[in-house]
Amino acid sequence: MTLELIGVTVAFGRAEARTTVLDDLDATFEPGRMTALVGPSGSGKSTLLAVAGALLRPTAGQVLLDGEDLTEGTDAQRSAVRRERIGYMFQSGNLLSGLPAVEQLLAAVYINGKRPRSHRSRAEAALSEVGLGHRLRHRPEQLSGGERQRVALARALFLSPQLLLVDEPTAAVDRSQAGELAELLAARTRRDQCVTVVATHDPAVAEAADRVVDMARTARPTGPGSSRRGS
Ligand SMILES: Nc1ncnc2c1ncn2[C@@H]1O[C@H](COP(=O)(O)OP(=O)(O)OP(=O)(O)O)[C@@H](O)[C@H]1O
Repeated sequence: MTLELIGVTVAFGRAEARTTVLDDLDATFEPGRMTALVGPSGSGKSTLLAVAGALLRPTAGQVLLDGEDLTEGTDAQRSAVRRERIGYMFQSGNLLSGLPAVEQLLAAVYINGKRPRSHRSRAEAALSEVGLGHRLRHRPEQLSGGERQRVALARALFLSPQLLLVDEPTAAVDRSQAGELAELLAARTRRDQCVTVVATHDPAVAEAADRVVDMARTARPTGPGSSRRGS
């Protein structure tokens, strides 16, 4: 699966309050490659993830998954694409409180309307693969920040998404955990041949990525309170 953004513009607000966050952006993301989106706060990294993940319709432009334009689908079609083809991993891990690690993965299966019984051993194997075989029944509050992030990664990958969108995966972990998590993301991207796009401020993530896109140069935000940046 290839992700292509063509002429993507995202603007918020109207008239003098209008802020253009992404301005006629073109970008292609290939399978098996991890791209790090870097750039200052407010440069549009999370906005790009939201557009790519069919969570936000752009003001203009196309978002193509293998040539199919996501922006044209109905809300129901976009939500089916989100469920079936896209994995998300967010800053805090966004785990469901009180739920054991293995159930966090199975909850994703429930949401897809499948019966979790046959998936339990696969969920346990997925957690073992991220080094959490000894933490299967631990709840989020019993796990370290790095362990929570690894549960979130295993969960995001559990349904074999073609597109993996990750926002600040290392924000809540220490340096050595950040390096390990970044390497794990890169390794799984290669193994599963998914398209991975990671918004990050962390040099360890940028280092592990196959490509780094500087949003300050790419997105050129304009509008109230921001100056035109980049070259
Ligand atoms: N719904 C919205 N309405 C108005 N402005 C918005 C909205 N969502 C985002 N913005 C603005 O768009 C800009 C880009 O935000 P975005 O979250 O994409 O930046 P970012 O690069 O991910 O920042 P950070 O590194 O702080 O997470 C910001 O100036 C933000 O205020």
